[in-house]
Amino acid sequence: MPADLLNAGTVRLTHGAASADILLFGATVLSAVVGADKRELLFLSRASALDGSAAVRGGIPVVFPLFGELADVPEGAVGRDDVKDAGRHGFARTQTWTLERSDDSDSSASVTLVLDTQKRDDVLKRYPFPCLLRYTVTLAADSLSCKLAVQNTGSKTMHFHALLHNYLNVPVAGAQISGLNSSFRDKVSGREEAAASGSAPLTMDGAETDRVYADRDTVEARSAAGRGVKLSRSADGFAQTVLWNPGEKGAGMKDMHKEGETEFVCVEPGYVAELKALAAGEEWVAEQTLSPL
Ligand SMILES: O=P(O)(O)OC[C@H]1O[C@@H](O)[C@H](O)[C@@H](O)[C@@H]1O
Repeated sequence: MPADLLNAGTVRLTHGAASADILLFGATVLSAVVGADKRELLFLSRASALDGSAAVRGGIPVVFPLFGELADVPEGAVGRDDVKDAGRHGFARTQTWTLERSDDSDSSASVTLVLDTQKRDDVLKRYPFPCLLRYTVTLAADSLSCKLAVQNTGSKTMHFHALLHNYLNVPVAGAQISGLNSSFRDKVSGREEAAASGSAPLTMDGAETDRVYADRDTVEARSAAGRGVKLSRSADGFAQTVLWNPGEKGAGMKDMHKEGETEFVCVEPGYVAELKALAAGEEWVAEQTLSPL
């Protein structure tokens, strides 16, 4: 079977030797093992709750309709009021999604999960804009793709951020990140930083890093040992890239196993520089593909 319901809460996709686990809670991809050498692309904290009591620390949480905190959105920004009660990183990562369908072909296996907020009174109280989120995860021999579609099923324009919070299985010390060459907003210092000259890879040093880049093309993250993960995009929706690692703050995170923060780099495609406006009846689509390097 290409898609098995392992228990009430987790779907396992398999395609040849490749496999991926997706938790219905948050539609969180927990694991993606691909390639001839069966490489795990994702980091998952061993201290993370997986029982629906909290967002998962690792894998690929889905961030929607607010990235970060309301305080990160400038006063007066268009659509700010729409997301005022959405909560940190929004509700999508803490709602249980519904399994809609699974598909199998010669080249891949996929599963589609949906979250229909019209059916969630608790969500509508926090974000009074009925919408249908459809998330398709496709596993191929050498890649994992995640496609997020947001359909405005209400009668007024809605505003949102959306982001896939990839915890890449790339040890942070000495990791080289290429493809992030634009200006960026540094959330640690609160400053806007100019683009670096040239296109040399950025080297991570393990210090806290939290940056929103304007880059929207392919990004590669390689460990000091040279292996890593490539992130590419095939639909237009994701217009920025976030680079995050908590550095020493990781030690204070209850859901992080000891020194877990040294084992990953988050490279997150998103639409987060402003709130996306989506008119009634319209759909917005974004897609990423992760593959081993
Ligand atoms: O701890 P959370 O809510 O999962 O957020 C983790 C991080 O997620 C990143 O995407 C943000 O840029 C950071 O600011 C944030 O700290």
